[in-house]
Amino acid sequence: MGEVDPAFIQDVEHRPKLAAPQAEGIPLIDLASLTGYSPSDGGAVAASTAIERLVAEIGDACKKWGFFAVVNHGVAVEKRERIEREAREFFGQGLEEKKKVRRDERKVFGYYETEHTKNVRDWKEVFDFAVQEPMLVPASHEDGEEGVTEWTNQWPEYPPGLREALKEYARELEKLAYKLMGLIAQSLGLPANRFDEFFKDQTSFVRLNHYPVCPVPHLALGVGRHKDAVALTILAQDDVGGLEVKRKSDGEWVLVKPIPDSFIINVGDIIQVWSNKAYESVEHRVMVNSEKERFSIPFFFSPSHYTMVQPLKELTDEHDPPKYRPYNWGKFLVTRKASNFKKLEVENIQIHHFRI
Ligand SMILES: O=C(O)CCC(=O)C(=O)O
Ligand SMILES: [Fe+2]
Repeated sequence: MGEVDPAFIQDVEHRPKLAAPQAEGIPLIDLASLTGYSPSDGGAVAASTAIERLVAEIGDACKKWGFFAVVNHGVAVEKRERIEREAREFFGQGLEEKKKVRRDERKVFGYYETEHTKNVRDWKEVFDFAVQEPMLVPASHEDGEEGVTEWTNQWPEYPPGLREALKEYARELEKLAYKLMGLIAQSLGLPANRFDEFFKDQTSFVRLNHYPVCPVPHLALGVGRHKDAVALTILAQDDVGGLEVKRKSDGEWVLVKPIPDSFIINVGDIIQVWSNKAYESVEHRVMVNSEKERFSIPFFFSPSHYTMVQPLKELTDEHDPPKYRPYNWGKFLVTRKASNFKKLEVENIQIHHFRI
């Protein structure tokens, strides 16, 4: 392995098995009956039995897996193909070009090639951008400091169509995100629009992931094991495969097989807290491969910075008391971003720090 930087090498117990078991995979859910569904009307359409069935399926998938795939989701395939083409063009440039829009402590969106997950370097490069611009966030992660600041996007000169393609894609994905949150709310016995208020000044962002060919796929990972801190993730992956999910039933890592024109949905930490752990955010990681590069695009649906994330009152009572203390999402986000630029001795901020 001579020239591979040791920063990429996973500890033995976290290395991937390249021939992962072809065991039972995540549920596949058909959203065809969602046409015309709008959570903002409180789920009035949800009277139909087709929607009731869908709600039950989603609830089941959230409980058992924390992950599921969806088809017939209503996002036009051309919009997705367009952004996939633009992403290839962008990452196909030389490092010097890409570094012109490199992310740093002050400009937190843009290109980045040295991300670490749990202090091991990921075999990937990324481009991040905010869905709602400017993104409002706390100016400081310190408690008691009230100031708010704005985070803005950086756009490369090339490819010239990237910006428009990404914005158009984000608008589509946002609609899907609201629908999914509506179904998830209903599956918890809540009105379909229960979560909408939290996303008024959303801090959602989209990431373009590029996993180059890797000479040591048995030692490194594209993304090390982690849970998503956000509310909900909607991921587009190409046909190469590599995403693995830790199956709740037995702790096995199982491959999420690519299905054309599907999205992978996963419950993030915030839904885990809102639902008082009825649904859990599940660990996942990405394998790389020595023959093919891989691209993926997660949309991280995240609430307004001033949201106090806590178990919903409707879902707690004296028999089922809150399992988490409230935490401020903006402060959490800013703390995370700041720690991205340091190699930490201590663990990154996590929701279990707020466990009661
Ligand atoms: O590329 C993938 O399949 C997943 C990426 C991921 O988990 C992340 O960026 O949080
Ligand atoms: Fe993730």
